Amino acid sequence: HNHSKAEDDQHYALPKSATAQDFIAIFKEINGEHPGIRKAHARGVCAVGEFTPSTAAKQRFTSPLFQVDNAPLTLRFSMGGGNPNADERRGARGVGIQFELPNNQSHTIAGITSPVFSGATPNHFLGLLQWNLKMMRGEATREDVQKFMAAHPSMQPAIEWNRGRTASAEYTSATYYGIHALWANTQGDAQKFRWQLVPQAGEKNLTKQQVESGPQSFLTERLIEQVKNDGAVTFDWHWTIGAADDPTNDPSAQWPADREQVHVGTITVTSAGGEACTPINFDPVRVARGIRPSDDPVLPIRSAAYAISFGQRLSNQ
Ligand code: HEM
Repeated sequence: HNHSKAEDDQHYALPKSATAQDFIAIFKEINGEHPGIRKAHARGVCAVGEFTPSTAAKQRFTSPLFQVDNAPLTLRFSMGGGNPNADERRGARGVGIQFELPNNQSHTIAGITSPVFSGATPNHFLGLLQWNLKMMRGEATREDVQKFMAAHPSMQPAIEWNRGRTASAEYTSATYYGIHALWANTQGDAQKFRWQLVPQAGEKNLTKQQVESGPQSFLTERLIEQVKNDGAVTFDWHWTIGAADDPTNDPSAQWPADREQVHVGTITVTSAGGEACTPINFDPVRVARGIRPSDDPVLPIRSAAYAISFGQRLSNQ
């Protein structure tokens, strides 16, 4: 029967709170128990590489991240979601990178192949996961999930961005986005920025036919083959500098397209496979000196959830 708008608003309301524990619990309910494996981005591959900062970044930002000629990198490319056997023909891809800096410092980033998060707050994402779980259990329909998203405007940009877009053909043919705003120190005032990692060889997405009838697993094989054949794969790292009025607390909305871009360096993947990334927690709040997180409400929840997942997988839970 037809519900009134008020009844619908109530029915599709956001959860009132969202803790890191809530996320770990619901990832396990959706994906099942996989001891020793990441509770999100379960499927992936380690890689190693090198960062070369640009002169522009060295001159503009004071962080030790840029005051080196080169920095060794440990990376992990991954599939979004907590399914270790995820079908690679669909879905977001992710990358985690740890930069090794002098004096035992490091810098960590983790981004995905979408410029926007599916909602302004952790509560939006938890609500989405809750409706998906209900649908999996036969307690809700796909229409309920869509109505939940429609009831929350900040979930629209991510839906829009994904519309008609197929997943990337390779881990190295996608642009990755840090999504959140962070702050970087300069000689003057700190500046807000959001980053993108752009493949030098260009973006390449799967054809509709590959999505329908191609292999389900190809990303890891392809990456290993690529670095073996080509020797290396390089990305350009760009930072978009926010203007005074651009919000730092909303990961669901991009800043206007005309904002200044700084090419801060290149990130080169030199080998793939192995276990170098296994002992790393790609927590995006663990940043080098001279850089600091913003007031984005998703960042602290991420940090806490990654710590729980990290502790559990290292102790085979
Ligand atoms: C409330 C929001 C989020 C929660 C609760 C969450 C939770 C998690 C958890 C539990 C892990 C596994 C960590 C580990 O075991 O080491 C993970 C991995 C990851 N997440 Fe998130 N995440 C959130 C948002 C995001 C966003 C916004 C991005 C992209 C900007 C992102 C990108 C990644 C990537 C790339 C990985 C894989 C890191 C690796 O390879 O070890 N996540 N996430």
